[in-house]
Amino acid sequence: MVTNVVTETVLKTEKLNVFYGSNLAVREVSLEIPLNKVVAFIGPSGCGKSTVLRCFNRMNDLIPSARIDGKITFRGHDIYAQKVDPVNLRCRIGMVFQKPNPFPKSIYENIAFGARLNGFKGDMDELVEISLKKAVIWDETKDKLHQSGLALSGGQQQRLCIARTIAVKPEVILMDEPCAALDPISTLKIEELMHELKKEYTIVIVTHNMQQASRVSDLTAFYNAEPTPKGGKVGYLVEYDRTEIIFQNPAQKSTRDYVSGRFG
Ligand SMILES: Nc1ncnc2c1ncn2[C@@H]1O[C@H](COP(=O)(O)OP(=O)(O)OP(=O)(O)O)[C@@H](O)[C@H]1O
Repeated sequence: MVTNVVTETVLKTEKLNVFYGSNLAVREVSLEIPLNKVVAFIGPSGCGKSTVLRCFNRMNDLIPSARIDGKITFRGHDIYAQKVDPVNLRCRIGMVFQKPNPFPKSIYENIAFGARLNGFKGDMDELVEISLKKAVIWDETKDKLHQSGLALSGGQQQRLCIARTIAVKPEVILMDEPCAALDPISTLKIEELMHELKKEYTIVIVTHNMQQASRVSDLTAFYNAEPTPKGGKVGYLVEYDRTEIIFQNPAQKSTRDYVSGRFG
């Protein structure tokens, strides 16, 4: 499906359907997320981008009405298999949300807390420093590690959340509109950070910002929604390819219309 991306697959969905109660929200999504790439999910509101993203680390388990059929594998293993512990899965596949949500604790504890819960027995000071450095927020925080994470600016809080995610050594980072609540300078910092992070992690990002998708991602998945006979809407994957193809020479007219701003 994706041209010229020869690399290892980390996450794979096969005919993924996601329901909320009896409503089918997204239908038959089949795609592969390759190692150490940034994959952007784009599409109009309500087409199921966040729903699919939340399936990758079973975040949808926290929504009582949500259920899936089809298959999702992480490094070849079914993530919905009975033996899989979703908490452990979420350490390996971390998530950063739209609204920065640091713990109401010190900057240091924001990093140390999850690592400790996760059984980390190494040098905590070192882990805190490395994590903050990787999230490019060390210089701004090194002299106030024991102050509240909530006292940072929104953009700094988001980088702290990324540092917190990194600290538990994930393989994949899911980002659900991570810059939606940030100013343009903070947004640029997060975008630069993503270029660094993809050397070590695989990233899947939901974004409404077309320029952002074209700046940060290697691959782009365009989703759309269509009406159902019952009067609802169901989302589906229209096209998934290298980002430059999606933006410059997509196969589908609806993709072309969306990326050129004609709808959505
Ligand atoms: N917790 C929920 N309970 C019930 N329905 C939900 C829930 N979350 C999402 N949905 C429905 O699933 C469909 C897809 O929503 P989703 O948020 O995944 O789309 P999206 O493409 O990420 O939208 P947006 O760009 O606006 O964030 C929508 O019809 C939405 O109403």
